[in-house]
Amino acid sequence: MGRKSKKAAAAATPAPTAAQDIGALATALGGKTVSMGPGKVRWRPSRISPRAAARAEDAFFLSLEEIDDTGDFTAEDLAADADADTDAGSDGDGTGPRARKKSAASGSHGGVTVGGGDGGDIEDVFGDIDMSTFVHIDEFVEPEPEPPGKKGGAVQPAKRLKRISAEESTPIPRTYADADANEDDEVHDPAQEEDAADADGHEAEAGGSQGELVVDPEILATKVPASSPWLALGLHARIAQTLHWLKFAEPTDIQTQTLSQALIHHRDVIGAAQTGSGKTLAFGLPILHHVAGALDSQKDLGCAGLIITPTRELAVQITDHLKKAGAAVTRKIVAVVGGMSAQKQKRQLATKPHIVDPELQKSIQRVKFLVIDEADRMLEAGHFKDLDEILARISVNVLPADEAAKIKRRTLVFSATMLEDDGIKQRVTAAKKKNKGFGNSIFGKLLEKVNFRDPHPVYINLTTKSVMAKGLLEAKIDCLKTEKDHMLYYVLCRYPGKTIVFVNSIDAIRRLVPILTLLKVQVVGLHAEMQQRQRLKNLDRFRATPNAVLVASDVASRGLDIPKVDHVVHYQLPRSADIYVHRSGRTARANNEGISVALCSPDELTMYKKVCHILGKADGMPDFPVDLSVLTAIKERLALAREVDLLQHREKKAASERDWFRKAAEEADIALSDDEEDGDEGSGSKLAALSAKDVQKMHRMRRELAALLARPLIPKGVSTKYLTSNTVDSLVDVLMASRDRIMPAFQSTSAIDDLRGKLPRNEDAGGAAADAASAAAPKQPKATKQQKQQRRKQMKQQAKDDARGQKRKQRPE
Ligand SMILES: Nc1ncnc2c1ncn2[C@@H]1O[C@H](COP(=O)(O)OP(=O)(O)OP(=O)(O)O)[C@@H](O)[C@H]1O
Repeated sequence: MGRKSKKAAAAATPAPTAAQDIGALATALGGKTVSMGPGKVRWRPSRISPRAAARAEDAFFLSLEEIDDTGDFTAEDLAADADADTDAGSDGDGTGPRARKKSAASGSHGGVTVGGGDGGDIEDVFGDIDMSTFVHIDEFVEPEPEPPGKKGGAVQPAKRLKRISAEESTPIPRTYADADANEDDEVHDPAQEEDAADADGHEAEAGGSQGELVVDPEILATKVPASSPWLALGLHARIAQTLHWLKFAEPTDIQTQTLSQALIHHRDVIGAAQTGSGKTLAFGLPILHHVAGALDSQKDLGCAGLIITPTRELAVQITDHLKKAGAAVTRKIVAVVGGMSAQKQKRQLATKPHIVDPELQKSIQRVKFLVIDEADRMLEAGHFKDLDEILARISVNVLPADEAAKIKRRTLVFSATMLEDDGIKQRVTAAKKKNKGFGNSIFGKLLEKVNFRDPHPVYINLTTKSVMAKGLLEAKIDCLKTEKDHMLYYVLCRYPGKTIVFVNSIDAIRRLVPILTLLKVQVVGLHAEMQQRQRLKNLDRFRATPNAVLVASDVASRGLDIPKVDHVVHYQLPRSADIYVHRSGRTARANNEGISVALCSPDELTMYKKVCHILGKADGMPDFPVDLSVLTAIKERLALAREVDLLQHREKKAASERDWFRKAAEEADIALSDDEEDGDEGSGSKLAALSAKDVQKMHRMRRELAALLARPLIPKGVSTKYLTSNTVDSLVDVLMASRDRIMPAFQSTSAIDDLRGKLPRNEDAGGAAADAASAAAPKQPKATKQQKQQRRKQMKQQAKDDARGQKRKQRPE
């Protein structure tokens, strides 16, 4: 049947039972009141159209987005709800079996009333409904913790249930847009329904043995050249087609080598390759290939692969990446991570996904592929304490021998930093020769723990020449500890671009983010103590905002693949060379260029030398060009921003402490004096608010800062005093035309160009490009002899102070 006639037929077909069922449920639930937690909520009928419901076949979408808090809750309400519910179960006006079942099962709960007075769960709400034909709830918006300063500290009832989408096992989405809508949004777009009808036409071609999977027509229309290197590696044709559709015309080196070992020779692989070199697909494609083959031959798959990653963000990212590459094979790839709804994850696991990316997930015993990503990190003492347990649980040794023999598990262990230091290569070779164990190093232990089935796992190491990505330029800025903020702000202003700033402590993130925000930098933070939801949200914001800055702890140093990160700044040097490699690897990914700048203070010199030594940088790193002439202006801004931040912080802290105090006093039935209530400064209370003088000061400084930020950063010696004078028309034009650029007095060269301009000519590494860039780069004003001497003196003094500080810390109290 042609596409048009199919559409016409679809339009003419009366809505199937699902639509009626929707009507039933909407009637049953619409306007119902349920108790959740200490309060009660009311939800509204579904706003879904019957047409959309018809399309959804045996699944349907019920939007519970808006749920009203209905205030107090009485026993009469309960009874009324129970009655109404029973009514809804009648077969009258379009009500169907689900509503009947719900009503019948509601029993003593009084219809949909669940959870009692102390904390219901959405699962309980739907516990009585036939879940097999119903929906699964994607996300239950948990109540935010009560903000300080709000009356009453008790946890409020959940007021919003966010999304409900089709059950995982129900029809595979018609299009990818549809798929995303299912996952991310409750709005059902008619345009998507049209797409859905289009995609229908291809279902038979694409579905294969899965029957249900509908592949994007664009993938199906993608031509794969007979000479495709993917096909030459024996990769399943549908995956090869998807990769060409993704514009991955050929595999990267690590992919070629891993696929040839894993697909052709069926070997276990230990792989090391530079950051951003495509390791995810190197270990992911063998799993997808296996899934595709099994589905073709209608084999029961179970859970095909388990990929263990050190961070939640990485698990989510790998899932997305493999979902894209496996779009023509399966969508049953799920991330199981901490900090998210355990219920949802349980439900997803119950759908028997083909691939799982857990952070800490247990009991997936019969996986065909086991992958340990960022393996060296996993091994770090005390970091991943559940790894042992997971490995023990999934070890085939715990299964009966005949079953264990059937599981021909492939094990793939990857990282960018399996540095030669570990002597892994020698150990694997030695083990090969003597058929011995892997020795006693940490790495050796991992290899033994992992229980490779292959007695001789293949070691692919593409980091022998350089562990750093090809397009990465590295540099350092020598500065005092107290100057790091200035240097950071200089880099951010002078070279706008997507930048990740790595710091060594969460406190540093908490300090830098508000200050940079006051300085109007588009900045977000990321660290392990943030709520998971906030972590993912901040990452999304960083991804979506041009020239955004992410200030992150090392939770972001490994694996994160954020396109177009221009710069990485090491605000502090990391504590080991491998972290330096991973941090720097967030830029210059997939053969792109990028720059990594380390801010290096005197107390970090030892670490700096160690990093250079391990990474074979005999000459150290080049100096990043900094024009010191703008430092005065930068210092002025930062000083103001810090003071404003300090006052703001004091004000906030005092307000939240006062609230806490007030609440505690209320609970203990203690009367507070007026002074204590108001937190008057004169009261001498620790909870004192800012004095009137301080408030005035804060406002004044905010205004000053705003005025400074409205002006461009001008190098010392360039005056803006006479900008309106006719005599400097051209300068005015330059400045005004580039009001958006913060440093108009500089040419807009990139950090890479400027650094290349400084680097000695290197014939092998794009010497001609460096020469050209050098010619184009602006001449940076040189520091005078006197300035240099003064700086050296300052740095020596700082080094002495730091050493003294260290000694003092080490002395026993
Ligand atoms: N064959 C390919 N052709 C083009 N781009 C590719 C190919 N394979 C992967 N990529 C892209 O390269 C980028 C980096 O891939 P990936 O995240 O797998 O790197 P990685 O080696 O795992 O890095 P890290 O060590 O930092 O974890 C991704 O954006 C991915 O889409």
